[in-house]
Amino acid sequence: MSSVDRKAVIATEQAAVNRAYAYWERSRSANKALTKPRPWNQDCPESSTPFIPDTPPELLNAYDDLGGQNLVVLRVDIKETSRKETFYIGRRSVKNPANGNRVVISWSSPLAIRCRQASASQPGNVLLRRILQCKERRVLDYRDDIDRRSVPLQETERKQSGDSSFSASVLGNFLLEEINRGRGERMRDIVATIERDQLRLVASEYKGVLIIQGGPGTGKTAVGLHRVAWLLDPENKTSIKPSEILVVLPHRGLLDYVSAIPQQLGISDVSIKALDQLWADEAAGSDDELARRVKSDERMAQVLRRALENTVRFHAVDKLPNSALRISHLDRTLRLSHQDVRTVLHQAFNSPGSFKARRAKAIDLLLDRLITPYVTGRGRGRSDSDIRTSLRKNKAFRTLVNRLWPEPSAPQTLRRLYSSRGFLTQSSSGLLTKEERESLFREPHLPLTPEDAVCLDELRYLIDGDVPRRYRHLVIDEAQDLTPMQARALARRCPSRSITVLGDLAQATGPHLYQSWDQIARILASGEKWILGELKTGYRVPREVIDFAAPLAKATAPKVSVPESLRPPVKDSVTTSAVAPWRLLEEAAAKAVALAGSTDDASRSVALVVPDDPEWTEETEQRLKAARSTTPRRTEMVRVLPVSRIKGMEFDHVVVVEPTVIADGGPAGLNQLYVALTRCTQTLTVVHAAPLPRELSSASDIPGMAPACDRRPLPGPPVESSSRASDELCQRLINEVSVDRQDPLHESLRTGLTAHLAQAGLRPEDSPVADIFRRTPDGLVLYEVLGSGGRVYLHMRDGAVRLLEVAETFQEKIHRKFLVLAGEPVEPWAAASIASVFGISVIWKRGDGWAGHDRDLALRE
Ligand SMILES: Nc1ncnc2c1ncn2[C@@H]1O[C@H](COP(=O)(O)OP(=O)(O)OP(=O)(O)O)[C@@H](O)[C@H]1O
Repeated sequence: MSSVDRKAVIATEQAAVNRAYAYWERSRSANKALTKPRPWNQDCPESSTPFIPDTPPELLNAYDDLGGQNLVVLRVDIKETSRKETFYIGRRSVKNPANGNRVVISWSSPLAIRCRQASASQPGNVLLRRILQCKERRVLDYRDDIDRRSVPLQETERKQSGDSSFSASVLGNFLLEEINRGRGERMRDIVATIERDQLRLVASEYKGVLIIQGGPGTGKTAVGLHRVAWLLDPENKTSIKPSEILVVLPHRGLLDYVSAIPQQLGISDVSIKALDQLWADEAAGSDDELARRVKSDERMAQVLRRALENTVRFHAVDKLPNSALRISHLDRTLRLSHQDVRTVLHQAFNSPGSFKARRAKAIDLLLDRLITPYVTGRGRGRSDSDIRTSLRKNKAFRTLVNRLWPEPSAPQTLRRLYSSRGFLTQSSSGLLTKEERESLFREPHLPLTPEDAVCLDELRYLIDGDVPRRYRHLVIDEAQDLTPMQARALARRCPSRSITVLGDLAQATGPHLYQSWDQIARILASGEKWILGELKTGYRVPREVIDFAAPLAKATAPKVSVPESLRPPVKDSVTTSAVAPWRLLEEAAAKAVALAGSTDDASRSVALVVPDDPEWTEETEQRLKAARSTTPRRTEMVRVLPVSRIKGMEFDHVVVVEPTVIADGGPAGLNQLYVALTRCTQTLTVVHAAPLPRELSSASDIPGMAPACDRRPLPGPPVESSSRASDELCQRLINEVSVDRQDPLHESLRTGLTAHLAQAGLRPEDSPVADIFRRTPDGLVLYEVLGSGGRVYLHMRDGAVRLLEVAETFQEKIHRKFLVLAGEPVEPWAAASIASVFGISVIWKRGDGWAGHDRDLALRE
């Protein structure tokens, strides 16, 4: 087609888009006039009937704004019997107010979905499908991916057979442009470029639990949010209202990131919450790893049930007086025997219903037996119920009931369970191991933890069938991190079991790591059937980055496939950079700042991802501040984030600091690292001082990846040495010491400790190889000071090796050796390991003084 023809087509489409906007704007102002001044339940005069009369009121404000997105995305011509019809597909449904004809149909309506599911090889009744590339209301370009207007059908089919990839043939460059756009602060909807496999899941009519497994960047979050819009589209006749849907995201940062999408999709009044917000109010404490795992395990539900039921005191019946209860009531003496009480307790206890309902049943049955003398010879009637009412209030009766069947609250039950070893054993024998049981034991006054809050949710349900709020549909994102107890709590909120579950087993970082979806799906579906869908195309992460990270996924979740990236290869999209420990953060900050400054696009984003400890974040922030002062341009777009807060997020450039520390951070360390490495849309930079984890060590084989540099390429002057160590080793140590002494943190520690020792009269000295040493009658005491990053085990291990080498350079007896840190070791076990493996004690700065097991030996004669 000539460029003149093309221009003519664009002009025609522009006119259609202008018309659509004009009608849409009239709808908006009419709806505004209708909704704003008057509440909806008032009668509306004829003249202000909305242009879209069948739109439910809660959706009307959705017409307000498109959040910067374009209204129209596609034109479709279809052939209905002999009639040809042209319509447009867009983000909202728009009608011509004059005749009620539809001008734009919503992308989520059944007709739009059908047209988009058509392919060139199976076009159905689609004659023309024209993708419009628009910038808001301006048509920039178009592409016809189905065009049978002049070609006989059979020929079209032959020409285009085998075309099953929507992306390759349909969206082509439009999609690539879209996924290449900078990732700013907010995620955008994907209405214009949604792909067929995604759309199939968005518009799935399956009513039960639908699990959607997909690797990083395959569009799971996007699919979940678009599914909400589909469920709410009145044309899909689900009859679900926005207030009946709950979307659960893994953390609050992601809430913020997706916050623009509901507006773009025209959704309002849907609850979107971070998982922890569901139980936030009650949790102030924290658990150790084992307690966390036990409390969130499915077995805990049984432990809680037993704990609650163990409060019913069957054994107390035997301790009651001869006649279990004797009451003088009006002119009679009413009695309950032991056998009466026992039978009633068992009958009520074994009946269905909540704990409270069963207790109420026990009371009713006791009353039945108690009033038998009144009933005999007389029909039951009003007076019968009067007697029951007065007996209920009888003090002796109430005391008996409370003694046998107390009514504890959920927190009382939980605290009692945790604070009594006997009760714990009684409630968990055969369910938990001794060690697991012991991990639950604690003082009753300690604050409740996040896992306890979920246990309370379970207990409240057991006690009185209470559920905070029920929904008709749930969308759960990053569901691989749900604990079994959380899954139970969520299932209770959705009695219809209509749940969209999105996740990736390879990205699991919760306390329970699942090899398949079976357990979570079984709990959410409560025994009903569930189905699994898969997304395999990656829209975020460049191919080289996925290849680099893939061994981590293969190691932890071998059955799960990693995405096929849609992005063409980008040169140098992965760089690893090995640096000396004391240069680690400075180097990482400098790289992040350089990446931020390398683009003029203000919507680009850079993340500096650090291991999950506040000190890493603080120290990195400081380095970033220093780097910013020298390169202020655009560096405000760099964010420092601990690795636990990046789930579901994405950035254009990502710098990951010290992957080995992330990988060593507990049983889910490798998965956590996989998440960190798969956040970028453009480049990934890995900066490390410790060797890379084994799974990534073949990284340098990846074509296009910048090579790693030597760990310590430090030049230095030759020295004379009379030690047992080789000259080369001495030289190396001297070089390292001189580099260490350029680190301000190192120096402030070294001078601080020297001053302390001097004040204590211990005569500290330094040498070209040792940071500090002093002589004692028993031999030399050596101190190796570790500066920035030194609190992490891997760096401590390096420091310990160096200290052994330093000791080797002295020709004197060594009495003791100490590592000196700026603060407590990050890993709680690190000091003990260094002591047992290397025979080196660890001390660290705490406030104005020093701490550590052998602190006194380090600081006195
Ligand atoms: N069809 C599409 N067209 C354009 N962009 C898309 C498409 N599908 C997904 N994307 C984009 O790809 C990025 C990743 O999507 P999303 O965050 O939903 O993936 P995810 O599977 O949830 O990833 P993760 O598992 O890493 O959290 C988003 O920016 C999203 O807008």
